[in-house]
Amino acid sequence: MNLWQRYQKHLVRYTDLGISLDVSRMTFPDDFFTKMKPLTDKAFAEMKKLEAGAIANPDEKRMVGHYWLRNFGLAPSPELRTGIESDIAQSKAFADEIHAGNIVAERGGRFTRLLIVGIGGSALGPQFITDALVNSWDAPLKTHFFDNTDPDGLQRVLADIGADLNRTLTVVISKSGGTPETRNGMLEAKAAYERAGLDFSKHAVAVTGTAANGITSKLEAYANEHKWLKIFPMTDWVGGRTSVMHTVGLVPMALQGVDVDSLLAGASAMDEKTRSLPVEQNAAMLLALMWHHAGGGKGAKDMVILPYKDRLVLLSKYLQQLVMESLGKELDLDGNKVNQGIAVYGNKGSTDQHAYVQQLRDGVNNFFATFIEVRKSASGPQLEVEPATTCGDFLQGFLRGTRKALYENGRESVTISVPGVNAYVVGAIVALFERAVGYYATLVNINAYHQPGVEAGKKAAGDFLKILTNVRAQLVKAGSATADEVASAIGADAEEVYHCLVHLAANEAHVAQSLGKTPGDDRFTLETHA
Ligand SMILES: O=P(O)(O)OC[C@H]1O[C@H](O)[C@H](O)[C@@H](O)[C@@H]1O
Repeated sequence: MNLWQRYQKHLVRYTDLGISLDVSRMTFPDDFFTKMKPLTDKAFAEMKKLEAGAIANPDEKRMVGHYWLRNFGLAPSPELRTGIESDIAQSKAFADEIHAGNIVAERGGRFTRLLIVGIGGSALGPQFITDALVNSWDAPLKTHFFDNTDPDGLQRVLADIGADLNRTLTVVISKSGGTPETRNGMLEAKAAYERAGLDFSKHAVAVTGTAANGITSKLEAYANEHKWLKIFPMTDWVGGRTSVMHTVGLVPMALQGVDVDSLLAGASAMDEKTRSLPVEQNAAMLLALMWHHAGGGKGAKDMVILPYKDRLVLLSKYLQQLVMESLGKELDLDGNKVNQGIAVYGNKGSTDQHAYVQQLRDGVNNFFATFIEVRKSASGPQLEVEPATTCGDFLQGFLRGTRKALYENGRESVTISVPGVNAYVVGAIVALFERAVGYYATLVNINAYHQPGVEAGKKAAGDFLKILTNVRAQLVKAGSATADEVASAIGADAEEVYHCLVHLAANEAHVAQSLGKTPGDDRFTLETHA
């Protein structure tokens, strides 16, 4: 079979959605689908149970309901259906009130800016949507993000907002309501409002797990106590990385004037296709199978996401969390140590052709590419940069050229084609990858819906902060010391103590570090010590 025939054989075309998936440049054998049939049957069956409300996240004993968010009729109880409907209606109604100037900033005047505080699943979705769908020049609110506890990063954002802080609505998003970075961002925002003589509560909205939904959230308690403008609920059956169509994404989208209904419709339409169509016509199952084929079901190859469209540059970051937090697991569902996962990275074409595509073409063959092709180059007339050739023609040429050049050198790729970048298409793309992740998890027998590994880093960070407090106290007591001296005085690991001392010297004006031959010889002195 020549490539043209292979292309036509393996192309999935959803003509009503305008979206297609081409897996012809993946070199899977002819009997691959037959061999995988027991597993794909199982994946369909597990997905059916999940969508019907089974406890699909076994160790956290939770249902997994993100598919219901765009088709609430599927939710397994009338209460859940009403809740989803009400979240959508309330997000839109609140945005309408803000846009109409019925809810105004403390000193009067319509809100003109939006500061979103969140991290991980509580930031990546809104960030991706904002970059893909919102044009700052015509959005009702200009959007900013606090997505870290980096004080320099926070200051840059605050400087950008500047004197407009008095017209800025801050939305703090955290499902657990206890994520330190988000708490810190909230406190920094609050302090900034106070420095400007403003009452933070009159500019603040929370999106968080609620007691009514069985989640104990410090953020909910705080927002209630301080009478914030509004609290939008999150449920326990939507995971952070699949929450972009929950209140996490709905509230920012509605505030930014994104067509929420269209985005949900796009996701629902993709769900319909990928829920019921047989393997050969099922884009989500095909993607999962291609991931399995590429990495031998062990994640041996990385997924390189290459959207040829600036607006989709954050897709790889968004998918990085969706795929890696879902699939990167130590144990399988039977408790065997499997260390699963697929590494995801990417940026955008054709920009990357001037950066890492050199390695993709010629270097270590440890990846497969996922091209995202946007058929309509731009709205409006385009300049001819060469006779009868536009920038858009160049972009398309680079995409097709790279796909070909990679294939000719034995590097596999899939290509997802969409008509343009709009809310409907973005909803469909998110839904496609969400279901592919769900199917793949069954193919490799893991729980895609928990994230036990994230806790280890959080705990170690907490330990560091405790040691830092002890180190500071010991230095005050001693006046001058080496890492070993402080470590033996407080009973801590010398290297950890050393990093604490270096941090203090870099950040606290009265702590000086004098360099010795080795870090162990460095001496730290409290300059104000008598
Ligand atoms: O929404 P939050 O509870 O603040 O959680 C924010 C993020 O942090 C955690 O560490 C999880 O690994 C993510 O899945 C989650 O999206």
